[in-house]
Amino acid sequence: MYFFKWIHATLISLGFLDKRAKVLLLGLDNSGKSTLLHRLVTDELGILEPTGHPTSEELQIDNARCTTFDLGGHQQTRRLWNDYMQEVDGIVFVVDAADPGRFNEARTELRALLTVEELAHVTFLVLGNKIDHPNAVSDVELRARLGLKNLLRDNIGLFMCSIVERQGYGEALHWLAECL
Ligand SMILES: Nc1nc2c(ncn2[C@@H]2O[C@H](COP(=O)(O)OP(=O)(O)OP(=O)(O)O)[C@@H](O)[C@H]2O)c(=O)[nH]1
Ligand SMILES: [Mg+2]
Repeated sequence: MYFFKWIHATLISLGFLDKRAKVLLLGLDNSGKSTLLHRLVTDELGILEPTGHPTSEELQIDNARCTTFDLGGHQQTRRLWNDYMQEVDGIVFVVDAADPGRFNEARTELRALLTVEELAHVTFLVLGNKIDHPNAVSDVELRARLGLKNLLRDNIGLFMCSIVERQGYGEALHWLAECL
């Protein structure tokens, strides 16, 4: 059994087989989670309603076949996040970088996720979205405001992006796929 697992892992690492991964899209309401998923699936910029019920899509990111769950970010829907914490491989935590008034709330939610036992070894991709917006802060400021500067954890990466302008998230997702 161990031998077959080893062969399987070797074939994945050589790029002959796809990895399978479960990825959660989390973050406050209005941060851009559904816009990102819609962009990745259809390449279009949809006009989307706030997400009330979780949705799921299959995404191929490099050699990772990801089952991706878009969980709504509204306060009432956030409690559903707990139902999805089992066997997660990656978290994409989207932050509206142009809404400093909500950085504390985002920081609290991110901190809470970082203390979830099941997620201790899970890669976190934090996306500072909406850099096309004039109010968007820099990556240095966002890192500080989210309390990521002194975090003793190496499986967390912050990337800035604009889903509307198709900037930044491609590189970020390559990084995530590499880590999965
Ligand atoms: N300026 C700008 N607006 C964006 C960007 N990405 C998303 N938005 C806008 O942000 C708003 C919220 O986007 P959604 O994708 O619905 O946000 P969400 O995180 O899914 O929100 P919930 O479903 O409520 O949790 C929409 O009006 C989007 O058009 C971006 O890169 N730049
Ligand atoms: Mg949504």
